[in-house]
Amino acid sequence: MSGHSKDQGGDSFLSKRRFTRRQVLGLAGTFGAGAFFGGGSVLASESAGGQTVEFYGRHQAGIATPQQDRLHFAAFDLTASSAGEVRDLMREWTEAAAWMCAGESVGEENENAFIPPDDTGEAQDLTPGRLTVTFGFGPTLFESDGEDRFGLAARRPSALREIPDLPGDALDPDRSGGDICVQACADDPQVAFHAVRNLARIGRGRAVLRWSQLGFGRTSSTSDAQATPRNLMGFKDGTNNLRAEDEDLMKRYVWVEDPGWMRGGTYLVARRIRMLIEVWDRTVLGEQEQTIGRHRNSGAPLGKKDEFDDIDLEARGPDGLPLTPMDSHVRLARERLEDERILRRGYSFTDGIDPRTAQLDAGLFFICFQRDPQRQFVPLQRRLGQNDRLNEYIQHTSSAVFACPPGAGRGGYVGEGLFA
Ligand SMILES: C=CC1=C(C)c2cc3[nH]c(cc4nc(cc5[nH]c(cc1n2)c(C)c5CCC(=O)O)C(CCC(=O)O)=C4C)c(C)c3C=C
Ligand SMILES: [Fe+2]
Repeated sequence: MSGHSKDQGGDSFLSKRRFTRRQVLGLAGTFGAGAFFGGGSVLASESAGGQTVEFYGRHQAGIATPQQDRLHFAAFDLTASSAGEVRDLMREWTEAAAWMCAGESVGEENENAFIPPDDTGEAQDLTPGRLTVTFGFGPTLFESDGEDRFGLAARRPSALREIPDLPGDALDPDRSGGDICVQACADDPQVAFHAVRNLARIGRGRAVLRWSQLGFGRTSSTSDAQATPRNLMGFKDGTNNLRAEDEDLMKRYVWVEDPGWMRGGTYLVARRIRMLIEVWDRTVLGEQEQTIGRHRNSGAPLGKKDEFDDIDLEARGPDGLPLTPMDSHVRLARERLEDERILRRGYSFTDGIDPRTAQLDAGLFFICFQRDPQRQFVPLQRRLGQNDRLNEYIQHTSSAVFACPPGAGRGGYVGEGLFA
């Protein structure tokens, strides 16, 4: 990453910077022509070198973008005292995020030995790593403990409601909720970390970190071009996910179409799901496959050969029992598929060991996007929480929901419709 010096003339968006990480590394790519507002698919907005994803556009990047390998997710609480301060913060965050996604440093290049540098520096010399930064607003931005903190309560979209208590929840409140979320995804963990760190620095005095989660190893495919990855249980995860290329399904299930400031946006639900890995590892393969409802090696439906073979939920084995057990994860997850489809975009995580048991504290940081969590995620997870055989091996330990506004156009900022 490179910066620009304070003594450089010119205030224009590009003239300030001398060079970029893309150029330093010989990866200079052109931004896709369709990247700007209204133009083409998100896939088309990747740079020719494949190292940058356009920040500006009709939708925020990091949702339909082919999923990167690493995640740094952060939830902030606001300490700002007025809507104006929050609006200014979103302006500054937007500009900084756009620069970082383009492989640029944040702020002015600093050659003054007596003040701290603007950019924290750890992404210097790294490629942009397809960084995307996605912002979301939590229900508490609009109302917290019955208080309309910023005069925004009347502007809360009806789909943005706290996720209710769900069966089997073992949530840690210190790792749940938040006024604003930042989802930073990149192929390099240090690039994703750098993004969150610099936004936190810019937000000082107005926003404090409430909780954060690192993730590695994507657990979904969000594009036809991507192979299906495996989660920490060893199973292919994301086979029947929504794909960005399927614009009709994305319209139907992901992007908000109603008029208002959320048009072109979506809703993010995050759940930290701990896997009881030691128990799973002692479970025989047949039981693991009956639990998920697919074969482990191929990812195929039970009784089938290929990962993408159709699932026949009516099929029965020689014993007369359903081939895909009634309490298997996949059967329950697709019971009301027509109404409840979601775009899954999760990551594996490990946070060391649980000191009480010396067992691995690892699992799936589940992230999904949808038009309405109350109609999609909530009924789906309620059913899974009640009946899923997988519940013997997992525990939901944190929960959060955020309204992700549409993308910003150049010169604008994320969430400007809310503050207009
Ligand atoms: C509320 C939604 C879901 C949660 C939470 C969830 C957790 C979870 N899932 C796996 C592993 C797999 N899930 C698979 C499919 C699948 N899962 C959900 C939803 C939730 N999963 C859906 C909607 C689907 C698709 C169902 C379908 O249409 O067939 C699969 C199979 C492969 C695939 O299609 O992705 C696996 C494997 C784990 C381990 C987990 C919690 C830790
Ligand atoms: Fe699942």
